[in-house]
Amino acid sequence: MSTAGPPQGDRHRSPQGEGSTARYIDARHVWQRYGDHVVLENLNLAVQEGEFCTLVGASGCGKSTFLRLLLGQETPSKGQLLLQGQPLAAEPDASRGVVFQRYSVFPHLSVLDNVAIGLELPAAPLWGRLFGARKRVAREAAAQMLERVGLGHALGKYPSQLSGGMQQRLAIAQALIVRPRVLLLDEPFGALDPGIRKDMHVLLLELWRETRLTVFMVTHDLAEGFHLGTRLLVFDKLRIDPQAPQAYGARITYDIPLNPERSGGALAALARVTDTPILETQT
Ligand SMILES: Nc1ncnc2c1ncn2[C@@H]1O[C@H](COP(=O)(O)OP(=O)(O)OP(=O)(O)O)[C@@H](O)[C@H]1O
Repeated sequence: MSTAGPPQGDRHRSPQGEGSTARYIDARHVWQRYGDHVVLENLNLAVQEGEFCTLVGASGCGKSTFLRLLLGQETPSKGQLLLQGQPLAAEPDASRGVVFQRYSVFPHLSVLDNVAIGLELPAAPLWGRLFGARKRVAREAAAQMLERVGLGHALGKYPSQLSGGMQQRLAIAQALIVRPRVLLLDEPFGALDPGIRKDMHVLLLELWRETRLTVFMVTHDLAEGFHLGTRLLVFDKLRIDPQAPQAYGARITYDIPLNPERSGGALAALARVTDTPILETQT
């Protein structure tokens, strides 16, 4: 079986990976492999604060893996992930919020508790709950956040009593209550009906404009990726060995600037095509 080293004669180096300024998140020569399975291969990416990156690519090409690396759930096999020039914390912390397609919320907690606990747990790690005035403040903040995402009327309900769209609103409120600087979204609207998705797009863009969060969102819906992002990142393999399909991993093969009216035009100079996808068949 071929071993997956850096591509020979790599003509496709990412312009973002080297030499660009104002890097907020910086992925430098990142590899991720599980045993013999190379999932990400020499991935380079520089992202400015406040960008809205949408991640697309074939199923299994490593988009969620990259989100897990950004979250700190996993560390790269090789290479570096930097946040403002410092290595990313090796485990999830409040600087990064995450919303998955499903099951992000606690089923046994009310809507209000699901969000308030995000403030209570870090402040009272021993008991998990606050008391008195501090508890009131946390619950008021949670209620305000829930109002903001359109769940102000459902504070006492439980997740099982909510529709899919409402559950994702709750998951977003839960992620945002701790004021993360980076929001990671793994197909957050994949299970929702088209009409509800549109409402969620409006909400997400409003929240992004208000918070100026840096967003990474995986989606299988290309139209959604083009509509929401200020930058579309396409994950793909540059080379494939039919005899050893797991020998080579994906990287970002296209990096397309989008919606310049939202990104203030700053991206035009930064984002451009990175790596031309050329399939190299190895025998
Ligand atoms: N912890 C792990 N151990 C072994 N293999 C893993 C692990 N995590 C992911 N993989 C493998 O890595 C590959 C990439 O998975 P990943 O979920 O990142 O892809 P994806 O692009 O997000 O796919 P999809 O679009 O279908 O969600 C898959 O083949 C998966 O089986």
